[in-house]
Amino acid sequence: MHKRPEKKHHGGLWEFPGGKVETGECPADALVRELAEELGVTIKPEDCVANCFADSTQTDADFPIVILLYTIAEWGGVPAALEGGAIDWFMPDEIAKLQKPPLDIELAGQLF
Ligand SMILES: Nc1nc2c([nH]c(=O)n2[C@@H]2O[C@H](COP(=O)(O)OP(=O)(O)OP(=O)(O)O)[C@@H](O)[C@H]2O)c(=O)[nH]1
Repeated sequence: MHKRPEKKHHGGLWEFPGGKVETGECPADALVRELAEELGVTIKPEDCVANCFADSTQTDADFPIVILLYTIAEWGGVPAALEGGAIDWFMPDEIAKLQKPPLDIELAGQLF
């Protein structure tokens, strides 16, 4: 999980690592790019397996947003918090107790 930098929107909350899809990208390519930028890990798009999604009609998000959650079993490199904040590994019961933004609460509930 990635702890968002304190001064950002949702600062200090723990989210599933990732980021926004850019124009012309498919979601798995965006995830590969974001995890390289944010965590410094190398991933193949075909190793990103779609798991579940959450959208802002289920929560009180500030603007319309949909988050697609992928599971990834194989990667290269050691994850590090390259863009600030922190990262750490947690067991499912620990993720349930972390302070998270609304859509990540929704995703964690579906994932485990
Ligand atoms: N993970 C997550 N992000 C949310 C939720 N609701 C919501 O408005 N957001 C916002 O959606 C945006 C996600 O973009 P991002 O993952 O690329 O985060 P970021 O702040 O690094 O983006 P940036 O490139 O604008 O600096 C953030 O501004 C985040 O606060 C939510 O429930 N979960």
